[in-house]
Amino acid sequence: MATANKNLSAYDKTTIPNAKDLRFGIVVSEWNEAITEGLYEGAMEALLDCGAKEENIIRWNVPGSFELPFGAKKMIETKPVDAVIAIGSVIQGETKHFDFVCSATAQGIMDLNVRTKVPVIFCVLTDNNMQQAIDRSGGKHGNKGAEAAIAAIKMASLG
Ligand SMILES: Nc1c(NC[C@H](O)[C@H](O)[C@H](O)CO)[nH]c(=O)[nH]c1=O
Ligand SMILES: CC(=O)[C@@H](O)COP(=O)(O)O
Repeated sequence: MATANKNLSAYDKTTIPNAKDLRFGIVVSEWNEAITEGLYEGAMEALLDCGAKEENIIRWNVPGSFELPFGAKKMIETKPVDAVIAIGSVIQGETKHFDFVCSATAQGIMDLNVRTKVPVIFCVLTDNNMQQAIDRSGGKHGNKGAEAAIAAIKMASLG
């Protein structure tokens, strides 16, 4: 199902564990800052709405999405977090650089999920243009940050 057919901010709280005892890390890419800040706000709003405490949420910034895997790894190694949300916005430019950044970031985050005991949520928009990014970070398709927050709560509560 394409995002166009699903609002990214929609969730049913009755199906989500209470996050009051969970600790979250959020690593935020500084590239396309207007978009990543919107994703961060969406994630925070959903985490708090589902019971998370602000004092249990740690935020770090990294330069770009390519650095998200390292930032998430370092956070897992040094901070007592139950889940990490990796936030980025990659927008197609004139060259193939977009392809390399997207695939490396996705693979790096997947590797962390396989190799560590802490779930890392892929909250990285990979858009053809700025309007698509706007639409998915609080615009007409909702906010992928909210979607990522719900995924983080569910994954941290597994088992
Ligand atoms: N063009 C975008 C980038 N590029 C930067 C890389 O992520 C990386 O920081 C750099 O190559 C140094 O290692 N990053 C994004 O997050 N979004 C983009 O659109
Ligand atoms: C995703 C990118 O790295 C891209 O925005 C950079 O732009 P360009 O491909 O025009 O160098």
